[in-house]
Amino acid sequence: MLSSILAVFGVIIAFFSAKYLFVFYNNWRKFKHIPGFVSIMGFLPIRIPILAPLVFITAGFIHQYDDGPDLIRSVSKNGICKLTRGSTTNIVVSSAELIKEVVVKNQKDYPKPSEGYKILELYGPNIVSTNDDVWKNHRAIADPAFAEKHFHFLVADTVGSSKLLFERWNKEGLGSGRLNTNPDRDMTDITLDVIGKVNFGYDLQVFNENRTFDKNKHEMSFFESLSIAATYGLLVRGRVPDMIQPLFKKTNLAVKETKLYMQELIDYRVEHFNEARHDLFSLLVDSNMNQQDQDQVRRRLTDNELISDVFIYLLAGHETSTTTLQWIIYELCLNPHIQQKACDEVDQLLSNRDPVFEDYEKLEYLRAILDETLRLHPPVAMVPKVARRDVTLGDYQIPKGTYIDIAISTVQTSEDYFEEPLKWIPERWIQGKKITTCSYLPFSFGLRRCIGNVFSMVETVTILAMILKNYTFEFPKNDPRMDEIIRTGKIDTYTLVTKKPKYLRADVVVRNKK
Ligand code: HEM
Repeated sequence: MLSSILAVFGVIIAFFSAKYLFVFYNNWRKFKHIPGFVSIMGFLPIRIPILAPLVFITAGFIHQYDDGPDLIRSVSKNGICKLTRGSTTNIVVSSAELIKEVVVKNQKDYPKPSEGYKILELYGPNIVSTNDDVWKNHRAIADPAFAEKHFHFLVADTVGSSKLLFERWNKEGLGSGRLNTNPDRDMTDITLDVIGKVNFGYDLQVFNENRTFDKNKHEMSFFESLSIAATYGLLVRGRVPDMIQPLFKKTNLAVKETKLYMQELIDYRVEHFNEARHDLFSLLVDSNMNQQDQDQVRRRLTDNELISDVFIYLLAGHETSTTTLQWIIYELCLNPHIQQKACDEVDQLLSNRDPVFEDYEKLEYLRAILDETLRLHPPVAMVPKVARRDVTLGDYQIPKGTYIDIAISTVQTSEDYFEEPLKWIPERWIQGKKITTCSYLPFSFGLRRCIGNVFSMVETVTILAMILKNYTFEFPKNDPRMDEIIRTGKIDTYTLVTKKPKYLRADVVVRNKK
């Protein structure tokens, strides 16, 4: 009896193994003319140390490895290589010329692979997850909300949130000396505070531990519900089978509550249409109300679509800016002479006043620090596309349906476009220096470029100016983990959404201005 069960089991395993090998063989055969990596296993979520780089994992991961760009360059020919794993092959594009072809010149042939973005549809299809006419409608309604004329308010809110951070530091004992801080916590909180005010026109009370809310209407604060919805909410709704989802009671409640809060904001805006408000959500509702339904494609967005878009602005805008600020702090600690130059620029321009929007253009050195950080530590290391039809890329024929990785971190650290590409040198961005189109694209390029590009740069430069006006950052003394980082000049990283420093601590030191 046992032997029959084992035999049946053996036949089943043999059948599926043969099927898998057949699928793998077909996949390999289609792309065998392209140089790159081949791995029979395509499903392991981790990297195997000794076998790497022979055994590759899911394609996205290679772009996040510290040595990923070098590995890609080592096998690429004229800016192209492949990652064949199991049943799929990704084509990795890493030369500025070919990237331009995909994201600008022939962008219609390379839409986003929508199924990969399903996880971001917690509240339904949105500006990030859709393609073609549906996306165009979302974008047309969003564009006016991101117009530069609204950024005065962004700067004012960012100044306010910076002051709340300084209050926290003082409460924690900064006084007129120094304080050991965790930039991950602080930068996450300040950008969340900003996005709450700028996105929703709502004070999320990030820096207030006793958050209040209307208990007649809600079961948790907006801050709590958003924090859960934007993390566990996405995972549970996007990855857990429908049948099991009801078990995640608190997560489900948070998803529901977040939507309720957002619906209230829409209702309020529609009722008070004439009230001057400048948060993204209100601007989006205004832009939507001004949109005339012309046909099936150009029409007003539904409340659900608006909610889904604004939730995406929160996700896309918050995590990326937080990560960028952490890398800036790390680089400033490593390069005190650059930090000093940045402080000098801030002192000269601002003296004792707070920054306003017009200062953004004038803070050239701070912008150079930001540009250089986005080059060496791009929060989005790779942008995925898919070939809509059979295409020719460089010297190669690529079949319809193939995934194309735009290797941002690789092109941005290539000697073909940047001198000493692995060094952090803000000076390379100072006026007059030119870069090749698509050799630098932290916000992507073409029609699908980031809509929050200027928004995030204005926000980051303002936070930086506010901090450096008052404080500098230094590596802490007597922290063995940081000592090792200072000694080697290398910091471990980890990636959940963006690639962040794994363990970063910095002392905030009150500036002693003469
Ligand atoms: C340092 C900060 C940021 C970086 C590096 C960044 C990077 C990017 C990149 C690379 C894309 C293209 C993604 C793709 O095609 O899959 C993108 C798209 C997008 N980003 Fe950002 N982003 C940042 C900040 C922001 C902010 C502050 C917002 C909103 C407040 C935002 C909203 C969006 C949206 C809505 C899209 C989709 C645009 C479309 O497809 O039409 N991002 N971003």
